[in-house]
Amino acid sequence: MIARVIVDVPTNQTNRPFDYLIPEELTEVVDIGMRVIVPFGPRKIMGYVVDIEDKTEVEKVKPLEEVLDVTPVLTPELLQLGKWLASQTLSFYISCLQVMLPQVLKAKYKKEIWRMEEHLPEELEHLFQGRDVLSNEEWEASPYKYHQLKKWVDEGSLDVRYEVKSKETKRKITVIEPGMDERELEELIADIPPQAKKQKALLDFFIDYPDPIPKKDLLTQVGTTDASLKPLLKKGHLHSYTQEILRDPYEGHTFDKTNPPSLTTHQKHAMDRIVASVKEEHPDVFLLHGVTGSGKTEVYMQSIQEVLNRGEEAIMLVPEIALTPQMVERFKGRFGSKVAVLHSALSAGEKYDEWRKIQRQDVQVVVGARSAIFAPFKKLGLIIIDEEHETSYKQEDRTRYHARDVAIQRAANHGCPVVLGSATPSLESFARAQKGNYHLLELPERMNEQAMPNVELIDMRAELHEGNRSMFSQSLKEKLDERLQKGEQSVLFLNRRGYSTFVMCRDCGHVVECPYCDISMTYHRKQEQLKCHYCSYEKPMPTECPECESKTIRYFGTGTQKVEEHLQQLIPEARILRMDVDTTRRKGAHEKILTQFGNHEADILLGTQMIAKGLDFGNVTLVGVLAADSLLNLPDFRASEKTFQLLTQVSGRAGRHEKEGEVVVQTYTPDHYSIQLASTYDFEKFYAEEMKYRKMFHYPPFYYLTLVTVSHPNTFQAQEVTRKIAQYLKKNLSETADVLGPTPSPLERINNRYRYQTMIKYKAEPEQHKFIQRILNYYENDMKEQNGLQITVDFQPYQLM
Ligand SMILES: Nc1ncnc2c1ncn2[C@@H]1O[C@H](COP(=O)(O)OP(=O)(O)OP(=O)(O)O)[C@@H](O)[C@H]1O
Ligand SMILES: [Zn+2]
Ligand SMILES: [Zn+2]
Repeated sequence: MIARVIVDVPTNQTNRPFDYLIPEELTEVVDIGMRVIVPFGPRKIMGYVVDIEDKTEVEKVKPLEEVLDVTPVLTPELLQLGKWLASQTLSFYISCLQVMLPQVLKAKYKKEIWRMEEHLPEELEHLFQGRDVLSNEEWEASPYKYHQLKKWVDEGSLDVRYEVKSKETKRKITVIEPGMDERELEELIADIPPQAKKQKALLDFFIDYPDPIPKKDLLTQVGTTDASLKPLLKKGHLHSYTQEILRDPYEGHTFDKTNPPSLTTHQKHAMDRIVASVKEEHPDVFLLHGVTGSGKTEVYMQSIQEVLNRGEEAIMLVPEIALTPQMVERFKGRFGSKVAVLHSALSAGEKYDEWRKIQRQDVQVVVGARSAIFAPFKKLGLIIIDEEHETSYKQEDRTRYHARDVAIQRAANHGCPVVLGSATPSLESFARAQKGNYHLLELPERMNEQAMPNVELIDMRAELHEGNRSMFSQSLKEKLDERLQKGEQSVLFLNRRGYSTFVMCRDCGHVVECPYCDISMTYHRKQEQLKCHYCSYEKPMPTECPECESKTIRYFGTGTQKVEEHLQQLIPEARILRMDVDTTRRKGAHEKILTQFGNHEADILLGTQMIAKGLDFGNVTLVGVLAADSLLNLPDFRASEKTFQLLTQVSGRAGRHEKEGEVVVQTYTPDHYSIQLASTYDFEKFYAEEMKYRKMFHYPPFYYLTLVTVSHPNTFQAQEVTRKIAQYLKKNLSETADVLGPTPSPLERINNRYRYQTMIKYKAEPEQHKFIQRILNYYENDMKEQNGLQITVDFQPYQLM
């Protein structure tokens, strides 16, 4: 038999299956989707079996060395999906297979021989010397051969495992069970000599509790040691075996069981539509548009319940930062042990264990961040993507996939619906819903029947003119004081992205924009120049405002730490908690800050986008946005959309329970439509307005984008290669495609590498992938060196830096 293997060598020449002979003794073992070790040139490397065939064209086919898995780690569907992903993203097939698996399975493996029985045959006991695990090296040094190992494995004495760090990936325990039934046990106890009290007690124990019990627990409960257990095991009165236990990251937490509430009319309507598609096994895509607090999560959960009732499985994606303990609690509370949770705060071992629960079909629901879309379920009945507009669903390195696209592809494979949910859908998704490609479902009302909190817009230009040079407006300060007196809490939001990149007049709020691209120009400190990174238009940094001639024009931005200092000076008695990348670096810090705030150990929570999502505290009655403009003026055509989404999300944090909430938004551009319309929660009007600009400037959803970024330690090299690429694309793509560039990337230098880019805007370019593949092939040799050329291609860029 021949195994076709994708080897772990990500290059163009190796981007195809290689044939290996399956040795006689492994024919029963090797299966499609397993990892194997194969000889490759002088090395031995890892690979995935993607096919098994009877014969090969290859003349001198080498045998594969080893099989790493007992059960396949990739299903046939996932292997197929990997192929699709490779063609979509122009990645290597191996990279696409790797991206679907937990880290532990990709890292360097280590072979180990595990003891599976308390008592091994004499010759093995001699080798193990009481230990539980032998390294492969020790085994190899022993006199035993492969077929003997196999015999012991078959008999259940030993197991062969492949581990990264054995301590971390798996835990095992010894379990004891009685070797006979109750009656026989009683007879035996009668025969035991009276001085063997402890042995008697051990046997006694199983009369009351005949179930298997961990050895450790048994010994403590009976109050004895191994010494009295051993003779009983030896005589076969009791049996011992080894059991793998999966770590539960939520061990020790208890989750109160919740019951589904009866749904409102709107919720019921949405759910009925979803469930109908589940039953018809139809891969419909639904866009569930519901304001914050409208009960979307409840619709997800009850729909999932229907899927489980049918014996099928469900994936629910949430953005990493929304995967809060509160969220996990809701799902665990409803579905108990049927849920696995996958997110980046887990250790590699914990992630692997959660993944194993899915693989072993111990769970039917997975709640997780982006990569959970690859959960190895076999009977998917529903995929849900909450907060579907979040850009974190796009992977930004290596295999640049969007979880939404993968979800739709998997749904087609399984014949199941996809639900995209959001209070502020992405323009792409809403446009598709308008065209009827997606089915629109709406939840227009908040559950608590409260109106959305009132939003006050503060014009920071006016504050300046009145002599207030601080970053806190008079009104915001008063409202913060008021909350302090009433014992209520406030949340202050500061966007730190876009720090110091755009240039704005403090007097009139004018921001310097590219005349051709409708995005703000980026300040490059070194040359004192302003550049548009879409089209490379540039001009010198102005010394006075082109609008009002004020000299207060400068680049913009402040960090959270600075803001905290100012705030403390302004309101010395306030207890402030700061939440940003710096204060949440340690594991558990995020949760700790939220718990402190929830316990009212602070009056003000100051933070970055991290605090925009998922917060649900009844005592928060004021939300302040310090600088709405910092997001609005990112050099990104989605800046208005992001601003609208963020302001809506942030506002949704106030007044979620009985107490009424209030929102203050400080801005230098209070008249901007995204700020205006966010303050009245008018998504549809915002959509209509934003679509006009997208159409006018040829952006998605009217046009598609492709971003090709070139980097090189030498700036001329980077520029020159980008120029050639742009030229080649201009020549080969159709007339209707705009090829923009070469242009310096907004982050012009990272790690001493210079970065240039070419942007393609197009309607339909069926041959685009082919041309770009040719470019990549052409430069392949130059890209081999660590320190040489790098070219990355992003077919649906969200990060334009
Ligand atoms: N049918 C219902 N009956 C009673 N309470 C409900 C119902 N549906 C939802 N709720 C409750 O209303 C609150 C808001 O619902 P939920 O969190 O599902 O809304 P959401 O749209 O997901 O919110 P957000 O987008 O702001 O996170 C929750 O406390 C939830 O338990
Ligand atoms: Zn001005
Ligand atoms: Zn431009």
